[in-house]
Formats: sequence, C-alpha cells, structure tokens
Amino acid sequence: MSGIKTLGQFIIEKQADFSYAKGELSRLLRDIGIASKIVNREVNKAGLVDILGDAGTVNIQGEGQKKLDVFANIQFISALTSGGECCIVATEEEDDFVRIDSPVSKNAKYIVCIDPLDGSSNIDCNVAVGTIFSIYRRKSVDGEATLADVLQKGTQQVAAGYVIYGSSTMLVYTTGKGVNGFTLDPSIGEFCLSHPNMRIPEGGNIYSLNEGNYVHFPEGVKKYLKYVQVHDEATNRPYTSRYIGSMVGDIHRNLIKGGIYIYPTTANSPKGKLRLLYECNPMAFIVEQAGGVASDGFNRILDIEPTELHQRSSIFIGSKEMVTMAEGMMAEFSAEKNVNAAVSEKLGEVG
Ligand SMILES: O=P(O)(O)OC[C@H]1O[C@](O)(COP(=O)(O)O)[C@@H](O)[C@@H]1O
Ligand SMILES: [Mg+2]
Ligand SMILES: [Mg+2]
Repeated sequence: MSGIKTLGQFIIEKQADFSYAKGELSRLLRDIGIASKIVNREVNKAGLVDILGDAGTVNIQGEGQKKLDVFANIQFISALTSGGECCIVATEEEDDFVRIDSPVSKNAKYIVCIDPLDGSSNIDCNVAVGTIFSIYRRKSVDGEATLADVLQKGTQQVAAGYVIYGSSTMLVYTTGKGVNGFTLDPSIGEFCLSHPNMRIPEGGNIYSLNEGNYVHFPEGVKKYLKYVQVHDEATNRPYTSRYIGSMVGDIHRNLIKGGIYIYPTTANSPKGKLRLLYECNPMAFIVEQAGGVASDGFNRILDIEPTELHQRSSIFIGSKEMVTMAEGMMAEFSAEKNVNAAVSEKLGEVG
C-alpha cells in the first residue's frame, strides 16, 4: 500500500497551507467524504435495493424527486449535522436552507451548498451521477447565520467539489490551490489520490449540450453549434458531441479531455436550468482552478451576485479557448448584448 495517499491524509497535509487553519474545514471535507461513501454504497447496488424510481414528491425546483435524490439529501444533512462543522446546509432538494441546530454547530463558521444527487434523470438507467458541493465561511460572526450568509458570490467559496458515481467513484475538490482527484478504493473504503493537480486542456474538440433544445437556443449558441459542426481539418472540426445528461459526468470528462459544456437559456428555462449556488458556482470554481473558464455567456459565473436560494443561471464552462469562442458568438449574435469588459478582454487574448 506504500505510496497511497488517502483523502484524509491529503487534507491534513494541505491544512498547513492555511496558517489560520484549525481543522474545521478538514473535518467538514471528511464529513462530505463519509456521506459520499454511503450514497456510493446505495448507487452501486441500486437495482437490488429499493432506491430506484420516483419518490412521489416534487421539490422546490418543480422536479419530481427520485428516491436517490431524497436518500442522498438525508445522508449529507445527517453527516454534516453529526460532524458539527457547518451551521447551515442549503440543498437543491429543500425549499429553504436547513439550519443545523446541534449544540456544536450553532457557532460553526461554515455554510454548505449542495446538490446531493446530480444527474437524477440517469439514476434508473445506471449512467454516471454525482454530488456537487460548495463551502463558504459565514459572513456574520455572532448569532444565528442567515440567508445573507448563504447568498454569497462564487468568488467567496473556500472550497468546492464533486463526487462522480461512475465506473469508479471519484471525489474531486479545490480549496483555491489547484484541483485534486481521489478514487474510492472499495477494498479499503478510502478515497485515494489518483489525479493530483488536475488541469483542463486549453482547447479541445468535445462539446456537451442538449441539442434537443436547439430551436430554443439563443442565436449565439446556434452559431457556435454551426461553427463546431463545420468540416475544417485545419481547426480539427467538426468537433465531437458528447452529452451524458449529468452535469458532473460531462464536466468531469471535459476536465480530463478538454471540452465545453453549455446549458443556455431555453424556452423551458428562460433563466437557464442549472442552479447558481449548488451547480454553477462550485463547478466554475473547480474548472477555473484547473485553468478553464466559466460564464453565463457574458459574465463570469463567480462574479454573479446571488439574490435567491434556488436561483438559476445559463452556463458556458470548460476549456478556455472553446468557452471564449462561444462567448464571442454570444456577444455578436445574442440580443442580450450585455457584454462586459472581461469578455472583450478575453476576446483580445484569443485574437
Ligand atoms: O435533461 P436536460 O434538460 O438536458 O438536463 C440535464 C442536466 O440537468 C441536470 O440533471 C440537473 O441536475 P439535477 O439532476 O441535480 O436536477 C444536470 O446534471 C444535467 O446536466
Ligand atoms: Mg444537478
Ligand atoms: Mg440534484
């Protein structure tokens, strides 16, 4: 077993990077690791236990909840409650944020935003699903933490990560000092460092979006699709289309191979489908830390000021050259034309 570094060992080792660290964030990441293993256990034997199918309830997003959505939600809230390092959990599956009222948690300084089970539409057909999490330090020091402590810009995240329950189970996270990936070794029940210092390629030829929504796409996205589907060997086009329908699965693949994932505004989702706090912010932090880019087509995701708990956003995320090209098309062809300085600057970089 020499040479294996577990998630726990790595977290403690990296704690030294933060002079003020007292171990709370390390313990919080540990708690998320524990709940992920419990969810993984159920995912792995899903067909044998009563965890597939609908729960018969509808969440605040207006989506039918799957049994595994509900199970995962309960597991993460209970692990974070017994761990005692966070005072509020905001989750995609609960109408309002959950205040952790255990004696130890009351003064805890961390807020966790979580998508307990991502890719719910794939649960019943054994396709990769995931969990996405984001951690903030509360702004208020005294008294009970409030909604204002949850509605922080993505730039304020102290850590973010995802777990992918795929052919193997991996946990990938950042604390703002690069991105590292850990693979679960079931034989020892430990996440072990397998992908140190992950970097997304600057360019790529994989595009991921639900083309079934084409007619409702903004003009800029339609133009980008035309651009990637043209035959031009010099620019390695046409690109390849890959769409799993689990944000975690699509972004994990693109993180390793290079690529772009786009979920724009559509007729069904005029503000975009994906949730800013639970999906867009954590994925944007990870991808940026790996050298990529994430925007809503115009504005950097991490700079968006959240105003609602379940706020949605369009998202263009992945390899720098690909996202910048798509943003250029949005700037040129999409009516919103609220191009900000940053996009023009990026256009300048690509030339
Ligand atoms: O089916 P669509 O509209 O293409 O949406 C798929 C997207 O929706 C999601 O499933 C939304 O996440 P949840 O499963 O957590 O609700 C993403 O994982 C995925 O990328
Ligand atoms: Mg999701
Ligand atoms: Mg979900």
